[in-house]
Amino acid sequence: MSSPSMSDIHAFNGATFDYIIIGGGTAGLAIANRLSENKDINVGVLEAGLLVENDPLIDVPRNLAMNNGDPKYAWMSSTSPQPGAAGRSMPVIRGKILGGSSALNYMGWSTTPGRPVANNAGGWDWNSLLPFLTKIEDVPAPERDDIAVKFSASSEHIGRPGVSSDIAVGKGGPVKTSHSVITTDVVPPYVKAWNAMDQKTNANPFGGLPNGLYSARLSVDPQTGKRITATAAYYTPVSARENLKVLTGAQVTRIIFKPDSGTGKRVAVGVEFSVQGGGIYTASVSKEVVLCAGTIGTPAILELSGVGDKELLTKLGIPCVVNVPGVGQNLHDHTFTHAHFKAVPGIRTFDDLQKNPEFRAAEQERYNKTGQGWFTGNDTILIFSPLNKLLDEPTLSAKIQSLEATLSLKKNTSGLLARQYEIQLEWLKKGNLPHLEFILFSAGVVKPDPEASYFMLATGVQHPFSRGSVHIQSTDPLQQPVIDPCYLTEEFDVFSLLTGFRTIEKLAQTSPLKEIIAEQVLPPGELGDEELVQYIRQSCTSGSHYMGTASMASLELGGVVSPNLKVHGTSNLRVADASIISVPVAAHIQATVYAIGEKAAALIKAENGH
Ligand SMILES: Cc1cc2nc3c(=O)[nH]c(=O)nc-3n(C[C@H](O)[C@H](O)[C@H](O)COP(=O)(O)OP(=O)(O)OC[C@H]3O[C@@H](n4cnc5c(N)ncnc54)[C@H](O)[C@@H]3O)c2cc1C
Repeated sequence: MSSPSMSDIHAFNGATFDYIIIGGGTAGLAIANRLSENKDINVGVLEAGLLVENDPLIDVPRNLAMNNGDPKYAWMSSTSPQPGAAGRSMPVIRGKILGGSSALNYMGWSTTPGRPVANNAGGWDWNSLLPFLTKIEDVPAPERDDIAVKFSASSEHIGRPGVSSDIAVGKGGPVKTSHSVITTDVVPPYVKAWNAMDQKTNANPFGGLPNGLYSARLSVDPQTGKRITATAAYYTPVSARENLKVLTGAQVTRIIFKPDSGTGKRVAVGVEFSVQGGGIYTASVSKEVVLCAGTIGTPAILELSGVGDKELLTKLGIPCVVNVPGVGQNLHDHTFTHAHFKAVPGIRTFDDLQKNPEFRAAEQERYNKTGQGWFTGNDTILIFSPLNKLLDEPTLSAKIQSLEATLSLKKNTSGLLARQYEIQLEWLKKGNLPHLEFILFSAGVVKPDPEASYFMLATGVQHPFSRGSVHIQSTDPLQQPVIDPCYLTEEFDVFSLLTGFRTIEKLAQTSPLKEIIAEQVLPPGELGDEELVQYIRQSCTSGSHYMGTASMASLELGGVVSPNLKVHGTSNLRVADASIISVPVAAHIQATVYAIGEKAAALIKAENGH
């Protein structure tokens, strides 16, 4: 046991906590930290994964993705076969480790664009989240190393009128962030080609509108060069607290409720958990249970506990404790397609770390000694664009009209979905929010020639119309739920990716980027629309930004939690993680999830008077 707060089964089993947090991930650890600031409050955290420390597959930024398919760090889950993605069953990457997905993600740090994370729910608009977004982060010198600004002829503050970059940037928060100072040879021509295609450099991307080109920060400590996980930011610094207990390797199997005769609501009184797949144990709670098991884990625990769609629960033989039909519905994610390029000789990309052993050895030594250099590097140039910047007006209007017709024909559209479609259609028509994101990966994913350097250009739908679900398939809590994101089942999402791909093709023909491209290796050659759609379906990937399965909206509309994060029909069970985000967010979502955690802790403290 590495610190006083690391608990063992004997200390946890049968104990009573003021608060039990299920899931020691991105949001869960932020909440555990804030609630245990008051030493009179006992907080217990149950995490299915283990504490992994001093591990290069987590700490070293350039090792990104190397831990994604390893059960030491990840739940080894996958989707059900996806008809919209050529029938493929696709990996679902999510952390099973203390720190959750913050220990597996690509470290990109971009904040919520200026709109609510839920259907205009009170208290969850951009202005309300901003104090929490800035509370989380530490930004040493926001613009000093901004490579987007450095390589652009000019930059503009495109954010909300009146919001300066200083207001939207935090100082002294637990998550240290930094700009990647390493630039591959692809970055300068890439930035310039986008500028030439009229995507302006946005010098204020954190000011509520990320449109244009900008350099995201990374959740990487600029001094040590190490990734900052939720564990590093929120747990390690307070691990000596006596009133904080963390049990790892403990998978929660059920929340235990009793009826509250006064309100008719259900009261959470404890949780059951299984340790390393072994026996079932229990812990009790006197104040609240906070469910932070992520977009896949949270609905599964709710259903196992009898909170969900009564019909589904009855079929599985689970007594329905509270009928909340929206549990597990409304799953959405950013879906990406990619084009792969071979660079002309002499262009240095991250492939050089693989193909040049001397360079690798020198950089490894530099990183080990100083925490600087190519092992801290990552691609951070992002472009967020509304569709009306990429398409002519008649084409877009005709597509939106046919989308509207399709959506209104849908017979089974629930209240929540109908409301979201209304909101998303409004965004499309107004054309001021980003619909597509473009990302550069300066390393080969497809590398036919081991001596050459490659790069990949990706585009992803930010406000998809496709919606899926996560539901348990049996009463066995250790069996993975059925994860069905229904990728690309709405034709408009396919059209969006097609538009993004055609934009990438234009970019690749634009100077100075075109001068560094030797050839497009995948898909090979020019494809007609039909063939390209086939390619997109066969090769699209998840953005690993799963959201929405415990959406914030009223029960009547099909939501799961209210704006104070309480699960409908319960008096002391809250959800605080990515699952509450009801409408897709056009951003990489870790900062938003941390902010949800911070805001949840503030709400809980305020309501309970501590
Ligand atoms: C590969 C990848 C790349 C990404 N890249 C980026 C990026 O570059 N930038 C960005 O902003 N975002 C990125 N994201 C997204 C972001 O990291 C996640 O959306 C965010 O971390 C989710 O936080 P969470 O608190 O909702 O869930 P998590 O952090 O996943 O936490 C959930 C925790 O609950 C635990 N748990 C689940 N079920 C149980 C149970 N029954 N009992 C006990 N514990 C349980 C899990 O083990 C986990 O630790 C990426 C995600 C992935 C997976």
